[in-house]
Amino acid sequence: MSTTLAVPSTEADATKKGERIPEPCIVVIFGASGDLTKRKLLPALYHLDQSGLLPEDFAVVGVARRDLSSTFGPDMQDGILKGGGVEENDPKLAPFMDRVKYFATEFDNDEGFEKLKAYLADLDTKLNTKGNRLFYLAVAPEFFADITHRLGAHGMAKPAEGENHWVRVIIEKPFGTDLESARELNDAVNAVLSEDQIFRIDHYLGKETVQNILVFRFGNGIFEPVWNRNYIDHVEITAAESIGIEGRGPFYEKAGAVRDVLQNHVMEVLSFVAMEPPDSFQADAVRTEKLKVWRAIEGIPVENTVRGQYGPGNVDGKDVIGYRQEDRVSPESSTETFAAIRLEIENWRWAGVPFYLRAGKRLAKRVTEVTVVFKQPPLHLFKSNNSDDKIEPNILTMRIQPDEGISLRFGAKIPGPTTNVQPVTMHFSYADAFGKSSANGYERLLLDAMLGDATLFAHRDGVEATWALFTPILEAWAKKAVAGFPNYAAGSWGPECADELLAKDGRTWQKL
Ligand SMILES: NC(=O)C1=CN([C@@H]2O[C@H](COP(=O)(O)OP(=O)(O)OC[C@H]3O[C@@H](n4cnc5c(N)ncnc54)[C@H](OP(=O)(O)O)[C@@H]3O)[C@@H](O)[C@H]2O)C=CC1
Ligand SMILES: O=C1O[C@H](COP(=O)(O)O)[C@@H](O)[C@H](O)[C@H]1O
Repeated sequence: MSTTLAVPSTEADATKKGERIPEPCIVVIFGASGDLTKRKLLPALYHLDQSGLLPEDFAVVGVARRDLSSTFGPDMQDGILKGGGVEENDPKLAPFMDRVKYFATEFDNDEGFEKLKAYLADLDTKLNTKGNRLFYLAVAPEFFADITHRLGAHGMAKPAEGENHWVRVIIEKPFGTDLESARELNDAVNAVLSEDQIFRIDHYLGKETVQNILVFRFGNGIFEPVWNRNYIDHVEITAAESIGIEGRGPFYEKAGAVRDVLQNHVMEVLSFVAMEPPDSFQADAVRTEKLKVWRAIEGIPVENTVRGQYGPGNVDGKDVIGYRQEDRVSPESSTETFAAIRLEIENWRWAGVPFYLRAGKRLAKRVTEVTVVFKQPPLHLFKSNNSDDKIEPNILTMRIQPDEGISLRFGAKIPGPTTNVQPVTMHFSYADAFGKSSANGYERLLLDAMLGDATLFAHRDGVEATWALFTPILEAWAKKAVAGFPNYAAGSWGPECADELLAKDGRTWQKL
C-alpha cells in the first residue's frame, strides 16, 4: 500500500524551497498512551516525516502516568501501522521511531514536571532541538488548565530572558462545556500563555475538504457571484456518523451531540461556507471573518432546535444496542446523540437564508456534507420527468467525507422528441483527481503549529462566540425533561422532529 500525504502543489513547491519546514523542535504530547495519540497524532507526525516536512533535528516526547518505557515505542509503532496506512517494512519507520521517546509522570506531580524540564533540556543538547517546544494537550479537558499552569510554574511556558526559542501549546477539544467554562478556561490559559502561543485545535479544519471550501469559493471566479441570498435558497450541513459512542460512555454522557460536534466541528464548517473573503489567508484576517459570521447569528430560538437519542436498531446489516444500553450510560439518560438546528445569519449576504445543521451518532451512514440548494429560475419553461412534475433546484454538494468531492446537480434535456428535463449530476472526486490520501487531518494542523501559523486554529473570541449561541439552548434543554427518548432507531436518519424542523419551512433534508 502506498502512502501519500496530500500536500497542495503550492505547499509542495514551497517545501522544495524550504519555506514550510519548521525549525528544530520537540513535540511533547501529554496523554501519550491515549487513543488520540496512538490513532491520529503519531501517524500524522509520521506522515509529515515521510513527506520530508519535519526538521532533521526533531523529537517527540510522549507523557503519561504509567511506566511504559519498554512498551511505548512498539505500541505506538503498531498504532502507526494500523491507523496510518503504513507498510511494516517502510524504511523510514525505524528512524522515525528512534526519535519517539516516553516520559512518565502524573499530571499533578510538580517533581515530575521539574524532571520533564530537565529531560527536555538534555534532549536539546543531544538532538540540537534548540529549546523550541510544541506541547500538545491530548488529555481529558479537566487537565487543560492544570497542565498549562504547571508548564508556567516550572518555567516551560515562555523562553527565559534573553533566549529566543519558541513555546506553543495545542489544546484539544472540547474547549469548555458552556460559555462560562470556556471563558474560565480561556482566562486560565491566557494567564500563562499569550494568545499567539495557544493553538485551540479542531481537527475538522485539518481536513482537506474543509479547507477546500475556501479555495472553491474564493479561488474560482464562477461561484462567488452566486454565493448569497439572491441565488441560494437554503444551506444544509450534516455530520452523520454510523458509529455509536465507541466505549466513551462517561465522556459522552456529559457531552452529547451539541457539545461533541455541533458547537465546534459543524460551526467551523458553517463559518467557512458563510464568511466574507478575508483580506489575506493569514490568521487574523481569517479569524476575523469567521467571528463576524458567528456574531451575525442573533441567537437560535429553542423552537428551532431538536434533539434525539438512538434506540436499538440495525446499522450496516448488524443489530446494535441503543444508547441507554451502552456501557457506563444511564438507562434513563437524557443525553442527546442527535441534534439539529435552524439558524439565520443576519448580514447583507445571508439575510433570509436558513441554514439547517445536524449531527448525530448511529445514523444510516457516515457522511459529512454541505448542501447548497439554489433558488429556482423565475419561470418553468420545461416539464419535469418526475412523477410530481416538479423541477428540482440546482444543488451543490461539498462532500467532506467519505468519498470526498464536489457535485453539482442541474437539469438536462432528456434526449428525444419532447423537451422534458431530468436532473443530472456533474461530479469531482478528490481520489480520482489527486489519488487516495491516508492523511488524517492532523498533519496540516501539527505542521502549522510548528510553523506558528494559527490560521486554522480557533481564537478565544471564536470559541466564546459559538458557546454564546449554544449555551442558551443547552440550558433550555436541561430545564425541560425530554419525553420519548429514545426517539430514533439506530441506522435511521434521526428523529421525526428533525424532518418537522424543515417541514415547517416547506423543505426536506436532501437525501445523502
Ligand atoms: N480520541 C479521539 O479520537 C479524539 C479525542 N479528542 C480529545 O483528545 C483528548 C484525549 O482523548 P483520548 O486520547 O481519547 O483520551 P484517552 O482517555 O484515551 O487518553 C488519556 C491520556 O491521558 C493520560 N492521563 C490521564 N490521567 C492522567 C494523569 N493524572 N496523569 C498523567 N497522565 C494521565 C492517560 O495516561 P495513562 O494511560 O497513563 O492513564 C492517557 O495517556 C480529549 O480531550 C478528547 O476530547 C478530540 C478529538 C478526537
Ligand atoms: O471530535 C470528535 O469527532 C469525531 C468525528 O470525527 P471524524 O473526523 O471521524 O468525522 C466524533 O466521532 C467524536 O465523537 C468527536 O469527539
